[in-house]
Amino acid sequence: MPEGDMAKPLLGHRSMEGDPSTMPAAGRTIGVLGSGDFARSLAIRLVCSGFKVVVGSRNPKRKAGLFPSAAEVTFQAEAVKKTDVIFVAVFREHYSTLCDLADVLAGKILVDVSNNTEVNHHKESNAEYLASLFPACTVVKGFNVVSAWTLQSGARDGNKQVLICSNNQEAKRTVAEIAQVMGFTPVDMGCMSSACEIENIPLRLLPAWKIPILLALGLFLCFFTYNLIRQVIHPYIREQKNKLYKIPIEVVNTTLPCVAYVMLSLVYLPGVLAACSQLYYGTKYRRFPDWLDQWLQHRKQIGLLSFFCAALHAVYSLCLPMRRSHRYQLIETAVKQVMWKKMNIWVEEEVWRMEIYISVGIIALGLLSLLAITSLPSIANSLNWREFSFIQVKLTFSGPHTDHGGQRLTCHPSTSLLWHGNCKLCTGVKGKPCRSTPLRAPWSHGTPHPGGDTER
Ligand SMILES: NC(=O)C1=CN([C@@H]2O[C@H](COP(=O)(O)OP(=O)(O)OC[C@H]3O[C@@H](n4cnc5c(N)ncnc54)[C@H](OP(=O)(O)O)[C@@H]3O)[C@@H](O)[C@H]2O)C=CC1
Ligand SMILES: [Fe+3]
Repeated sequence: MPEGDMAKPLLGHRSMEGDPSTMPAAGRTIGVLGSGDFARSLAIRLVCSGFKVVVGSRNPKRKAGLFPSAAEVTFQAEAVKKTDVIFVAVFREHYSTLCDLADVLAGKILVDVSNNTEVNHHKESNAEYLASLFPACTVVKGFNVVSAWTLQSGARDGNKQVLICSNNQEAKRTVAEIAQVMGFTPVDMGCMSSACEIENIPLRLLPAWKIPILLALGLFLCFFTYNLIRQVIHPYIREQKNKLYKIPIEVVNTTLPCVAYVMLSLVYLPGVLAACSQLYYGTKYRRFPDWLDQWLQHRKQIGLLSFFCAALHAVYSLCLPMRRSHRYQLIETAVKQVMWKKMNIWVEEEVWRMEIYISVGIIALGLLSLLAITSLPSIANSLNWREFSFIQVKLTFSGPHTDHGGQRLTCHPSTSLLWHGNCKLCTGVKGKPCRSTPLRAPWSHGTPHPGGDTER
């Protein structure tokens, strides 16, 4: 999406805390076509927000009992006549059945709330399809990213953002005002061509995490196989010893830190590569190759997965003495000691090695936790840039800090984890975005820009 079309709050900085009744949208009559789950939740929310609601159903008598008494439930044509803004809470497949209403709908605003079952299911978006069926109406896409549940329980739970797009600015503003009175944050997604993108959002599953998770699983599999061969298969082949019992805990436990180390190094490596590339080309104004850019943008997820593996390793390690096999081994050692008539098996060097080994492990996990916690947007936002850089860079790794200006630069590529929300290191100004790639809306590729203000 061109930068000009970038998502932006629709109603500027107007406070949402104010009395809804003082807002121009409140008090007006809103129509809802359909009487399903979404229509019901929408009607409840609209009534609670001070709107008059008229529901259009094919069978109003049967459906009236499902709606709050303040909402009027009537036939579709009747409902449409009473209002200028109509939410079409009907599936795309049934849009054509509304064509009989074309005359009464003419000149009105239709809000398309529909979703699809697959990404890019149809050639044109549902909203564009609705607009083609009703050329005399103004269609606005919106509210599809909030579930019926979120609507009913209010904007306190779930996502507060409502993404809106339309070719008509005035209609978009009207719907945005309604969303705001309902307690949501309307976000302008530009013109109708963005509808397809908005419709795909609810269907995406952790897009920013896909590559890091696959990477972690791949590494886990490799190290697990290696450790399995070393700890189970090799002793069996060499000494015919059955060590299968080691698989669920010991093999997994030795695998986890290997994955954590490699993942952690993969957080730092792209920064070093980016710095090398800048040195090699002698300019900071050259765009990084796509693979490196993608890698840089996934550092936060890779870092958090590394922390997850390290935390699991700590838990597994704490549970090692709980195992029955461990108790048997202890008793076996004690018996052997008695049989050998050995009073003291204390080996000073071994003792020290283990004490230091565990202590360093605990400190490493502590530092990693600190990095992970400060990378969370809510915590990162509470730190000033100096505190943030102290924790994220000085405590871990100090690399060259690249300068930047324009869109071609990666912010401080080599300064480590930078699992940051807003790029404080670059500008020193909290919340001011720096850009490594043209700033895209968070949903455009699923990965918030590492230094952008689009982080969610
Ligand atoms: N449920 C959710 O959480 C969300 C739903 N949506 C969207 O909202 C829309 C409605 O979803 P939802 O309420 O869950 O669906 P439901 O199946 O619960 O309701 C659909 C409604 O469409 C009406 N309708 C109108 N014409 C027809 C027809 N020809 N055949 C069948 N039904 C018709 C029916 O009302 P009547 O019989 O009174 O005419 C029916 O109650 C969909 O487009 C969906 O993608 C979007 C976000 C979340
Ligand atoms: Fe360890």
